[in-house]
Amino acid sequence: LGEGSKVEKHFPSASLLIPPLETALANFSSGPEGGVVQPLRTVVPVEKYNGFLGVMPAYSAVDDALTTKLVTFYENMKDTSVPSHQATVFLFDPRNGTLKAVIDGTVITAKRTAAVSAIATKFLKPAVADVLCILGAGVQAHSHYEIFTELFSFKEVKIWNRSREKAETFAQSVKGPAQVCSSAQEAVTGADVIITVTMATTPILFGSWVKSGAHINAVGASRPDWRELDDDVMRNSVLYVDSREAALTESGDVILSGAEIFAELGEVVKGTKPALSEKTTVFKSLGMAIEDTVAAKLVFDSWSSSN
Ligand SMILES: NC(=O)C1=CN([C@@H]2O[C@H](COP(=O)(O)OP(=O)(O)OC[C@H]3O[C@@H](n4cnc5c(N)ncnc54)[C@H](OP(=O)(O)O)[C@@H]3O)[C@@H](O)[C@H]2O)C=CC1
Repeated sequence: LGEGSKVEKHFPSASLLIPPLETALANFSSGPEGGVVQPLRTVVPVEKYNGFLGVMPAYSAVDDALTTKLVTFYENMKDTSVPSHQATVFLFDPRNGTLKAVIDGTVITAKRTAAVSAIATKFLKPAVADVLCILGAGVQAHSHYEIFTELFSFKEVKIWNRSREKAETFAQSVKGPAQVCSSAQEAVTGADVIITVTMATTPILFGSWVKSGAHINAVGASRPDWRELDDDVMRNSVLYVDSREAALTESGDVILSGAEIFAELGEVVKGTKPALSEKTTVFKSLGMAIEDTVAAKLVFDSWSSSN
């Protein structure tokens, strides 16, 4: 399963992926009795080339699945054919430690991240959510567009990207609605759900633009000194995260704004913390190894049953 096209072929539909992902999020937020073992990822900066190598291991007792993902992300890939994020997932037999599969992790990373944002949105979006805004037009923008237009009924989708040309290519490539905006402010104005999926290191989303009661999925800015959201958004929204520990270690938006974390998404899924969907909400996603474990196992099971 070393090729993205094979993973694409065996990747589960949203209806097959979301229930086990929700279970994994809930189990992660249940502490040791949840049966999820997931240490904080190790990140090795490669300063000379503006790159990073991340190592993301996890075990899920419920899924009986053991994986580690190796992921690299490089900032300056804009004018090359090399994707900014490249990943491989290693799936082990948890009974004896034998390596069972090496799986392309790029498709898994793109799709599982979007699926988790969709879960957050299901709980946290306002009752009426007609307008979706996506800031960014890369790999994650595509995977988010795909699942969000499949699962929700947005009447309008507004896209902004740093380079307008790429936003236009994006709008032409998708099957549903997509309106390219000239500025991030124009795209955000009036949006009920906002997704930030950029490699920005300074804020691109400002609180003064955001409609009261909107829900924001903040997916980029995965380093402690990187930002996508300004202090105004962070401090005046109810803040949900995938992992408190990761958010307080890795997220510049959380650390530098000093915003208080209200809950982990898994606590909302379990019902131990409320989804305050009538308020303006932010889901700060950093991505968790357990999400890769769940997705990789489903891909492997589908591939095994067809071979
Ligand atoms: N939370 C999670 O689980 C995960 C998060 N991510 C994060 O999501 C983000 C997007 O990843 P991905 O789609 O794979 O990356 P891509 O390289 O495919 O796309 C990057 C996007 O960011 C834009 N961009 C780059 N630099 C800036 C900047 N300084 N200001 C504004 N926009 C900028 C690019 O615009 P342009 O076209 O002009 O270059 C492009 O739209 C990254 O931050 C990544 O780390 C990724 C995987 C998992």
